[in-house]
Amino acid sequence: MALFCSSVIKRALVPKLTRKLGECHLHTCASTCAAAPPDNVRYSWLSAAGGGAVDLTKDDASGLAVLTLNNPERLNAVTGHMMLQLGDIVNDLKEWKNGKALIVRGKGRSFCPGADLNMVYNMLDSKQGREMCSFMHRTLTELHRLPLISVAAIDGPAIGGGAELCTATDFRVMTERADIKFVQALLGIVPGWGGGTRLTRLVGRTRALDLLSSGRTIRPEEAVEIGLASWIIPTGRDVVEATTEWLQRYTRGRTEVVRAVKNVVVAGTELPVEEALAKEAEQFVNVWGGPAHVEAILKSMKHKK
Ligand SMILES: CCCC(=O)SCCNC(=O)CCNC(=O)[C@H](O)C(C)(C)COP(=O)(O)OP(=O)(O)OC[C@H]1O[C@@H](n2cnc3c(N)ncnc32)[C@H](O)[C@@H]1OP(=O)(O)O
Repeated sequence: MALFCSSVIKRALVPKLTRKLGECHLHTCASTCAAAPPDNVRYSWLSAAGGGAVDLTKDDASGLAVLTLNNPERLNAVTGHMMLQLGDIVNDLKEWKNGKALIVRGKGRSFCPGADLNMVYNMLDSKQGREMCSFMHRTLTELHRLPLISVAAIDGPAIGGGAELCTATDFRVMTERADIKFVQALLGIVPGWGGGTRLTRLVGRTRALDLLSSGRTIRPEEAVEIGLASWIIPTGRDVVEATTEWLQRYTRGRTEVVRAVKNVVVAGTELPVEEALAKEAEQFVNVWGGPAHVEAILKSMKHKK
């Protein structure tokens, strides 16, 4: 694997690493990282790590939004500035009542090779590590919970934090040139953006341990086989167009029904059973007798093959 480390970065990194070796910050980090920060915390120091952008287009008519990681010179590595933008975009999508679906993609030949290493090597301080981890935890957890059917369209490498990001959507579709690698352990860390937890739930304990401990490459065929990805995009297709078409099997219904289904699944996976059942009942009542329900009854819809 081209585990990347340019000479510039090595020069910046070595003195910092040497300084860090005598210090143990693992315990404070491990005991506090899991706690999400309060909603209003934005960690303004992240904005100093500039470059790149996260773009969002929303189409009210179709209910489809496309989120693009736009930092192609660094293969869409996520800078601090992009983390803050991603947080704002997730907040915006939470309020988008016409939304049904979200495609997350990277610009150009890559999905995302994780955090911007130029930034990472300048923030080996445990406080900053904890804050970055908390911010991304919260943002990706909220992305995962959005009442939209979300899919990561992976066309190139999804590495480190990029692999974690792609577990924050409901589905993953991949082109033949895509791969996913959880390289964190090879870098002396573990997933910190919630991707370890999500991966374990997606593929099970043994497979997650294999993938997270080895940092090995997951090719599209294997990703489909283990249930990590749902579809391989045929070569030559436009990725967003093909993914939009693929998504239609889930989004052709009315907005309120698509969103209610997602809410039921989020509750079913994240809440204790009694609360999940109550949430399901609430969603049922919301759509019962609604336009989609009445229309289906009037059509005497049958469900033969
Ligand atoms: C805190 C959360 C945990 C993390 O996410 S830590 C980050 C983990 N990610 C990595 O270690 C991935 C490092 N990158 C690589 O292994 C390779 O670049 C990769 C993705 C396999 C692609 O290899 P190639 O196709 O050969 O392309 P390349 O290496 O020449 O890269 C093209 C330009 O992109 C840059 N780049 C790639 N990954 C980056 C990153 N994470 N942060 C900052 N810059 C990054 C790379 O430096 C190069 O830029 P330049 O042309 O040298 O100016």
